Amino acid sequence: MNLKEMVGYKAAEFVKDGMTVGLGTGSTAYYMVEAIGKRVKEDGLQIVGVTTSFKTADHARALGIPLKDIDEVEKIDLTIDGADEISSQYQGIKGGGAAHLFEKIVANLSDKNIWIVDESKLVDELGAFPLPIEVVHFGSGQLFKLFEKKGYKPTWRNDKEGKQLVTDSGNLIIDLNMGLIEEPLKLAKWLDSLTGVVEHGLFLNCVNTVIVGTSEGPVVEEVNR
Ligand SMILES: O=C(CO)[C@H](O)[C@H](O)COP(=O)(O)O
Repeated sequence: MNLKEMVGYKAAEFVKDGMTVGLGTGSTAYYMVEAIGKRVKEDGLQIVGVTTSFKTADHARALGIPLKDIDEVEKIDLTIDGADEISSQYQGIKGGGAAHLFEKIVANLSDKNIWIVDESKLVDELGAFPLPIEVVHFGSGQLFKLFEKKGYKPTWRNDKEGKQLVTDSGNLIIDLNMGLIEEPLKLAKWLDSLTGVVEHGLFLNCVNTVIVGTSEGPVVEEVNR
């Protein structure tokens, strides 16, 4: 069992009958969806899933996990998702899979958020991983120039075929290669203020539990908030 599979299956144990569960996106979340699908099929687990991308929705549907649209639920009990970086202060960067807009909407509606990562994702401070910024098409070149002027070394995100990536919402992604992010809250506030930025990948004061995959097994870390 690889580390992603290990934490995906461990996280699925936190899901209980009757829950509305946010289903994250990415290669680690994939295993969590698979594990929940098995529990639905083999143990009759009764849950409703709310997905964070078209890809996860396709996967969950194929496994027979009952799904609801986000606007059909009152709240989400628990969301399980991956992350690209988690700092020692439990702040995160997400969006490596270009799904951070839906992921943040689902996370914000959730009573509890669990992140599942292998230990390579743990860092002292955020910034080695490029920070994804989802932007609308119109004027996105102007935002790109602004980020350049700021010294944030922006790059356009491409898909696997080398074409400009278009998100599930029809937007574009600019990745900021800015290095160490000393003040994530300040940066998030500035990014939130930019017209044309739909959402950024800084997930601050969001996670409640981190499950880390290590060679010794999964380590569950509870975050005091
Ligand atoms: O934020 C995400 C998608 O937008 C993912 O959760 C994040 O990129 C981690 O993915 P992986 O588990 O494949 O490393």
